[in-house]
Amino acid sequence: MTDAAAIHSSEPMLTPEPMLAIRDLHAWYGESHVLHGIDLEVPPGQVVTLLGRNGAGKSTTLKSIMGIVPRRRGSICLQGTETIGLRPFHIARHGVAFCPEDRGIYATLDVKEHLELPKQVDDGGFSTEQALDLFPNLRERLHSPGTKLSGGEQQMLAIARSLRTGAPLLLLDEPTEGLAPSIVEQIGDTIKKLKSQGYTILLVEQNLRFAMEVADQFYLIDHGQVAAHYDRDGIEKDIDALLARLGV
Ligand SMILES: Nc1ncnc2c1ncn2[C@@H]1O[C@H](COP(=O)(O)OP(=O)(O)OP(=O)(O)O)[C@@H](O)[C@H]1O
Repeated sequence: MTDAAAIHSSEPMLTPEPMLAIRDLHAWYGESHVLHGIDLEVPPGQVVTLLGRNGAGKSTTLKSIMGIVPRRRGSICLQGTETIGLRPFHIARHGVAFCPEDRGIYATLDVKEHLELPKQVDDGGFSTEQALDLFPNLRERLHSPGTKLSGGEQQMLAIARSLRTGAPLLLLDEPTEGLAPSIVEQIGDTIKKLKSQGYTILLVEQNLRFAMEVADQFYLIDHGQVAAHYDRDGIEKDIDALLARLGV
């Protein structure tokens, strides 16, 4: 296993106050111990990606940040505030929004209603109009029930809904899963646009090519631990070893 503390780059990295800092995070589902001491940091304004095989613990890491895993231990600081003991609603108020892997879109609500649902947790949340400007496809489907949307439209709606909250940190769980290449490209362009607007994004992604397009840093998760940590140069240099570890 690689030294997780050593980033694989010759360039020294800037270390601003992290937007998110996770230390020694453990998580359990019942008796099943699935995270075994995750350590990671997400600097403000960066896109950071969690890579790893199925079942490695990537989604559980995002769910632990949101407080929706049954039992967890360790430290999760959001903008300097410890949140490990807080309930999900209070965690969200510390400026984090979550787009789950299943996208969390409801059959009984249309696009407009989904966009009107979120509570603002911070100043600067997108208005419904701004969200529709970002995703013009959704404007055409404004009165369509959520489950009548395509997979790509559902993903756009999940991201648009999270932007309504004003949270500066977005957690995106496999946003490209099952989507056509042209939609994947649109999602990638959106992530780059949000980054240019100052958003911080923690992304779980199986699509390594997509991750390398959008991310600044990469954590390889294996058996509930950080097995390696790369910046953009580091991942290029180590790509063959990484592909072998991902089993692709
Ligand atoms: N609700 C749950 N109850 C029990 N075990 C779970 C639950 N969710 C996940 N697990 C288990 O926890 C481990 C980590 O799962 P997790 O979903 O975090 O993996 P992942 O890296 O996101 O992979 P995937 O891409 O398959 O979702 C796996 O062994 C998985 O089977």
